Amino acid sequence: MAIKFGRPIELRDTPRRQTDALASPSLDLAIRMRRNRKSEWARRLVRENVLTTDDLIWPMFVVDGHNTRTPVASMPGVDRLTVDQIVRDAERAAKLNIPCIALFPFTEPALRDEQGSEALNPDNLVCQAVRAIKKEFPDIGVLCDVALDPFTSHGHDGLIEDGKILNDETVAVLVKQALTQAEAGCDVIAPSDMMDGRIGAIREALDDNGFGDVQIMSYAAKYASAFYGPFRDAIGSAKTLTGDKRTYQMDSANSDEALREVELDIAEGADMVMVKPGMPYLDIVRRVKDHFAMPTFVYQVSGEYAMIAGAAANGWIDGERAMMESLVGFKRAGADGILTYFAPKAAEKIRAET
Ligand SMILES: NCC(=O)CCC(=O)O
Ligand SMILES: [Mg+2]
Repeated sequence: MAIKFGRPIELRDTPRRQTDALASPSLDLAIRMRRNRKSEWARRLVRENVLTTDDLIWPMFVVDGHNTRTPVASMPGVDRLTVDQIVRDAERAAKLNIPCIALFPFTEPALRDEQGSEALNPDNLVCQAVRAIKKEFPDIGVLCDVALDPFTSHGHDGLIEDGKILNDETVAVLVKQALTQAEAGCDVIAPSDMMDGRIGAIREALDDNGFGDVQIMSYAAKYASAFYGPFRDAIGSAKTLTGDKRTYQMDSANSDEALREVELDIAEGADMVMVKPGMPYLDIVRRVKDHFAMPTFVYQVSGEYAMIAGAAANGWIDGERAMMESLVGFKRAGADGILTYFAPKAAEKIRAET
C-alpha cells in the first residue's frame, strides 16, 4: 500500500475525522513509529540486537617482570601486565563470563631482531602467559596472534629483503610460530599478518602435528589503518616501524577485495573470519556476514578505543554510552563477536543491568 505523508493514498477518499487542525493539531497517521519507543519495556520488547558477554574477546598486553601493571598512555584504562597479573585478569574475565582472551606481547627491544626469532621461542612471553592462564583457568579460551611485528626490530609482520616483505618465506616462519603457540596450549590461532596462503599452510601444519582441534580465526580483511597507532605504543613497535604496511594490508577504499580475501581464507581452512578495524568498516562486516554466513568477528582496534576513552576522559562524550553504542553497532552490522579493549567494562555493565 503506497503511503504518502502518513495517510494511505487508498484512504484519501474516505471521510476524515472532523478535526479543527488549528484548535487541536493532530496528524491523521495510521502508523506512528514512536509507539514502540514509548517506554523502556516497549523498547526492550522490540529490540533487534543485544550485546551479551558471550560476544566479547578481551585483548591483553603481556610484558616481562613481576607483579606489575604499566598503563599504556594512549589507551586510558589499559595496562601492560606481567604474567602473574595476566592470570589475575584471566580470572576476572572468567568471572565476568567472557569466553575468550587474546594475548599480545611487549617484547624487550634487546630480544627483537630482523627475523623476529623470539616469536619461535617456546618460552617467550606469550607462551608463558598461555601456560600460566591454562593452568589456573583451563576453561577460558585463549587466542594467540600470529605475526612477527611484536618481535621484529623493524616492526613489520614479516621478513624483509631489500625493503620488500617476503611472502612465502614469512609464511614458513608463521607456521612455526603457530605450532609454538599451539604447543603452549593456545586454543585459537589468529594470523594477523596478511601474507597470502598462510591459513592453508598453518592448518596443514596444525593437523600434521596433532593440533586438529586448534581453531583458526583469520584476520581475513585487515586494512592498512591509522587506527592501530596506540596498539603500536602498547607493544613497543611505534618508534621502530619503518614505512607502512600497505603492501600487505588492504587499501581502505576497497570492499569487493575483502570478499575475495575472506573467500580464500575460508577455502584454506579458517574456522572464523575477522574484519579489522571495526567502526570505519561496518559495511565490510555486513557484506562478509551476508555473503559467507561464517562466524564473523570484528576488531574494535586501539585507535577506536582511544577515541572513545580519550574523549570521555575529557568530558566530551558519555564514555559508557558511547562504548555500548559502538559495541551494539557491531552486532547490528552482523558480527558474532568483538575483540575490544572495552571487554571487561562492557561485561560489567551488562552484568549490572541483567
Ligand atoms: N594484530 C593485532 C593488532 O594489530 C591490533 C591493532 C589495534 O588494536 O590497534
Ligand atoms: Mg589473505
